[in-house]
This record gives sequence, structure tokens and C-alpha cells, in this order.
Amino acid sequence: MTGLRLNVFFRQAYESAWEYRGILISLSLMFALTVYRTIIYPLYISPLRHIPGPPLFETPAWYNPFAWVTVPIKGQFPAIIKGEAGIPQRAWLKQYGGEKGVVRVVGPLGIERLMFLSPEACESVLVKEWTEYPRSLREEIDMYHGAISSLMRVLTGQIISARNPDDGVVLPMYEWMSKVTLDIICNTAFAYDSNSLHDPHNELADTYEKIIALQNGPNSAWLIALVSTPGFMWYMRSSLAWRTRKLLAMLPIIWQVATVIESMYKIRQISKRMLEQKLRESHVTEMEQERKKDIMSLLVRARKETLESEPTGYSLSDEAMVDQVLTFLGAGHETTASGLAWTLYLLAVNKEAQDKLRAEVTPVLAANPKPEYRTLKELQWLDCVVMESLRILPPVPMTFRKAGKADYLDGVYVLAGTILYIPIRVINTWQAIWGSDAEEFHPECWLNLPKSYHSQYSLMSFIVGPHACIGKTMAIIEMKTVLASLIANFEFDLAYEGHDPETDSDDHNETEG
Ligand code: HEM
Repeated sequence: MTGLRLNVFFRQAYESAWEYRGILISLSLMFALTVYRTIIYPLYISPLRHIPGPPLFETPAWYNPFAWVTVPIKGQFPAIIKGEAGIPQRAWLKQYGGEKGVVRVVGPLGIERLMFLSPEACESVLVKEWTEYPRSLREEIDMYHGAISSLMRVLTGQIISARNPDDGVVLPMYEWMSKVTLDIICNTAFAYDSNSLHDPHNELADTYEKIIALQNGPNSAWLIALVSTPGFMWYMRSSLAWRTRKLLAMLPIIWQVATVIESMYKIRQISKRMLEQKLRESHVTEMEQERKKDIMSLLVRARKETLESEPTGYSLSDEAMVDQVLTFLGAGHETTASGLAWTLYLLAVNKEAQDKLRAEVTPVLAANPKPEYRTLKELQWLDCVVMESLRILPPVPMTFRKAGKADYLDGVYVLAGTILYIPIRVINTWQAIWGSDAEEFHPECWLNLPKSYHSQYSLMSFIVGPHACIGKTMAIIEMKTVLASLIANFEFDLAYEGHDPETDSDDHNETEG
């Protein structure tokens, strides 16, 4: 009887397998391909497998069958997203980098990444041959003072309304820095008053706040993983994203993507409205309108002038102009805010450096509360503090390139398509360049730079080459202007003894998009 039942079972199984053979063959092929791509290729076939780096499988993982599934899928990604930005990479370079500082890391799905430290490699990738290493993803000081005065009024109001103003008040400085930098960039980009410092319901500020809350929220690691998924950015730019957003909003974790889609759509709509207004203003003759200096007005005027002189020539479309301004908004707002917040943190820990800065800026601001940039530029300690903060805690700790050709870098044959980390924070704090206390805050090192300092490749906070940050000058001026006013007017302490924001937040700034 049992033999007969088994026989029937196998016959039915065989018939079902035959009926669904197409699906079964596809699934088997996918399985085989996944095993090949995530285990066999990185461990036994890749020409990069001999380059030292953290092992894909730590010894105990070989004996854990569950790890055979999870490790190849995740690669070193858990260490990267759990760790503070740039720190796991620094540890790997120290442990495996050797003399030259070359390390291989296996990311999710067996995709390999290489890290190079030497100026020669950075020069090849970012400057000399930058077209061969494409990115895989993707002063106007007067304009600042309005926002800075508002910030001073708001913070003073918060302190006065505290129960014991003399004891100080605990304030979320990162949020306030984010508001002031948004108001500054909106003014600079569109001559638009976002007024986020005073009006928490401002449409643009509110929308940005939603995106920032996701970035800093508990599921931010998932969001980064989703953004890094091949094809994700294509999807986000397509109309499919807008059409499927309500469906996404219902799914766990993925709902964040729906929030990003809606926020991006709203920001784009607001920018379009502003462009329409600029286009209406551009018909008014120059005599009638004040010559505006915001980026969007400059673009509108440049396009009008190009079309007048060369009607058939190349000019930016409306859509491209909105894109340009949105890039500025995105790239220039959070970066400067986190640079400022980290500087305040470093000064709260290093009270001596803070007092020295106060002694330098107070008389200058007493003589003129809205100093010109030329005045601020001469303040030596202010410069040291800002540069040192950007060195040890760079707002963009890491970026990426993709090899567009196969070639040697630092003696390693790198295949086309390989992802290269540009380890900004690691280079900024590398002991061979900056000395044995490279990871500590020493503003005075800018008064006497080490002999090993290279003017282009030792501080990479804004990277170098044609894709380097075009807002670098503005960012440094903005940071100095806001910081000078804050330090001249307030004293900063940690919110509580032992406050360590590095472990409080899981801020991991991997920009791949
Ligand atoms: C402390 C503040 C800032 C830091 C640390 C910073 C850093 C960077 C870095 C590292 C990149 C290159 C990313 C890459 O190529 O992978 C970049 C690009 C860029 N930055 Fe900045 N930035 C800051 C502020 C600003 C400001 C204030 C603006 C605008 C006014 C700005 C505008 C841009 C633009 C337009 C790009 C190119 C974006 C693109 O091509 O997609 N940045 N920035």
C-alpha cells in the first residue's frame, strides 16, 4: 500500500513539475545565477579576489547554514550601515590596506567595491580621467543676514521663555541649522522666502522636513538600501513612481518611498510655480525691475539673452532650469546644516576652542552685526575651526564612482564596471597625512599644516575635479557667517554629560543616486 501511495505521489509531483516546467526552470536558473554571482564569483573567480579586504565569511559563518543565505545577499553592507559613516572603511583600510591603502569590499549581491587612498589614484579617478570614471548614480553674503537675524531672534526667544534662562535651555540645534540653511538656500536659489524659522507650516520647509525625518529615522538604513538598488533611481524619475505611490504607501518599510515620491513631486511643483513667476518678471524691462541675483533669475535672464542673440542656438528648457535649481536646493541645504551642527558639537566638547572663537568674533560683530565676507575671511581662528570640523566630520563622508574602462590603478587591474569608493572621511583623517592625532579635533593644525599635506588630495570634503562641489565657497562663507553670529551671542554645551551624537544617531551618509 505504502509503495503504491508513494508511486502516486511521485507521478503527481512529476506531472505538476512538467506542467510548471517553465517556471521551475526559470527559478532554478535564477537560483544558480544568484549562487554564482553572490558566492562563486566573488570568492573564486573575480580577478579582484586577491586584493585584501574584510572576509565575506567570518570563520564561524561557514558553519552556520543561515549565514550561507544572508551573508552573500548582504555582503559587508550591515557593517557599513550599522557603523558611523566612513568608520568601518577606515578600520578596513588600517587592517588590510597595506602600504598603498588599497582595499576590496564585497557589497550586497556580491558586487565588489574598491577603495584607494593615494593622491595618484584620486587624481586619475577624479581629475585627469574623470570622464572614464562617471558617477554611477547620481556669495551673496547679504542674502544670509536676514535668515541669520531671524535665527538669533528665535533662539533668544526660546531661552527667555525657559523656566530658568540662566541655566540655559536644551535645543535641537541640528533642526535649527536645517531651517536656517533652507531659508538661505531658498533665498539664494529663487529669492523665495521659505521662512521656515518662523513658519513651521511653510509648504517647502514642511516637505523637506518630511524627507529629512526619513533620512534620520529608524528605518533610514532600509531607505539607503532601496536607493542603492539597481534601477531604483530610474523608477523614481519615471511617471510609474507617481502612479504607484498609493500602492507603495500601504507596504511596510516601502511606504517611505511613497513619502519621498510625494515630497519630490511637491518640491518640483513649488519650483515650477516660482519659475513661472520669474518668467513673468523677465518680460518687465530691466529699468522697471530690480536686477535680481538669485540663481533662477540668473538662469532665466541668461536664457533670454542667449535666445535674443542666437535664436536657433542651445538653451535650457523650463524643465532643465527647474532641475538645476532643485539640484542646488538638494545639494546645498542638508550638507551645510550638518556641517554647522557638527561644528557646534565639536565646540561644545572643546570649550577652549569655543572661548577662543568667541574672543575673536565678538568684537567684530559688535562693530558690525552684519559683517562683510572680507572681514570674516580675515578671522584666523574661525577659519581653523570651520576647516577642522569639515575635516574630521565631513557632511558627505563617502561618495562613489564606477570604472568606465578597465585599467590599472595603483598597480591593481580594475575591471570596467567596478564600483570605487571615494573614502572622503578616511582620507581626511588618515594618520600618514595628518599625524598620529588625525582623528581628533585640533583647529590649530590649519596654522601649520603637516609636510605630508597635499593641497588637493588631503582634504576631500568637497572632493576634486569637474564634479567637485560647486557650492564650496558658498558653503564655507555660509558656515562662517552663521557660526560667527551664534558664537558671539550664545554659549554651547552638550545637552547632558557624556552626550555622544556619534552613537546616538545612525547617520550614514552614503550618497549613491
Ligand atoms: C558643507 C557643505 C557642503 C559639502 C560638504 C558639500 C560636498 C559636496 C560633495 C562631496 C560633492 C560631490 C559629490 C560627488 O561628486 O559624488 C558636492 C556636489 C555638489 N554640491 Fe556641495 N557640498 C556642500 C554645500 C553645497 C552648497 C551650499 C551648494 C549650493 C549652493 C552645493 C552644491 C553642490 C552641487 C550643485 C553639487 C553637484 C551635484 C550634482 O552634480 O549632482 N553644495 N558637494
